[in-house]
Amino acid sequence: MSIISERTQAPSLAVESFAGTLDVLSRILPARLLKPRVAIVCGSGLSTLASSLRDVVEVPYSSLQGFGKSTVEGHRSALAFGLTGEGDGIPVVAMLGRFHPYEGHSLSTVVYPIRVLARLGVRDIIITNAAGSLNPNLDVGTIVSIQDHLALPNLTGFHPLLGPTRPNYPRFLPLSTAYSRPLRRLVFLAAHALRLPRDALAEGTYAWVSGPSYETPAEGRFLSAAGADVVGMSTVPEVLAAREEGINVCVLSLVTNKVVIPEYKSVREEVQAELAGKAIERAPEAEVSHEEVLSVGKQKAEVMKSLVAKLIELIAAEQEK
Ligand SMILES: O=P(O)(O)O[C@@H]1C[C@H](O)[C@@H](CO)O1
Ligand code: HPA
Repeated sequence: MSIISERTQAPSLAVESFAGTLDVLSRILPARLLKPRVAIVCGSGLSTLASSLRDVVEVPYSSLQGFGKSTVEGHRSALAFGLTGEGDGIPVVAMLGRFHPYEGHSLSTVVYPIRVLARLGVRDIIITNAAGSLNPNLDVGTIVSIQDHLALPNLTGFHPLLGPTRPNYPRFLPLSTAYSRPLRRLVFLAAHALRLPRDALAEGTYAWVSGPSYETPAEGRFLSAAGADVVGMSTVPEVLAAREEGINVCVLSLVTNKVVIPEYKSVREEVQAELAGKAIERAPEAEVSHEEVLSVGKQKAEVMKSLVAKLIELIAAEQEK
């Protein structure tokens, strides 16, 4: 299906059967969980972010009209509703897995859960992802608070907000303040409260690529030269839908690998040296894998979890002001 036909079909309008989804949730959930104040989207290998919630009710995506199925390892197909924090607790909802366009999901399916969260009353969302580092200063294991994005698919016509003008939605969504500065401030305050080392948390720009291949070295150089610090295959469509719905957005990327950007060593010179009987210094070759991505997610699960839990506490305190 061409990009044009997908967008003009406007499947977003076809799947927006919110009433059915909300009806199922209102029948399953106790009243104290039905109005989550904060939402979390769990990235690859990060579904344990929801394990700090208590009184959890999990709702499988298969029971929710309009939801797809997460088919990528490290993603679960369920919403988890629960409480965090002291006392009565703060109601939170977590997407334990997300949908990526490369799985074959339409962009409208990818963002549908975000629109449902908005209708449940979510005002602030913490979107997480696993990402590759394009910036030599960002090592594996660093958490990056995203301040901006670079989305080549959006700039070239693959955009989740394409479609007919709808009442009560902005036709032209501004994105200069898409990544909430107040929430980004709270991220650093949360890290401070947890006494995380200074280099555990950085700020940067996320490049969205469609995947599912990882970047070639030339693509890595290109994205880096264009100003991106990390690269991944998700998040941006969710950010756009959340902003369109009026939700404040915070994005945390976990650096799971370095994007391989080797210095090219001439094979011709290598062969010439070999033929001349000279010692050869071979350039090391490296490849990234999803297993590596998941393994770093596992190693960093605890720190991500405590950062997100503290951030939710701070967000809830701000909401009460
Ligand atoms: O869902 P996220 O963005 O966390 O997952 C990343 C991007 C690809 O889906 C996958 C590649 O390893 O991890
Ligand atoms: N590139 C794109 N997406 C990713 C990467 C990467 O290197 N690592 C995790 N998700």
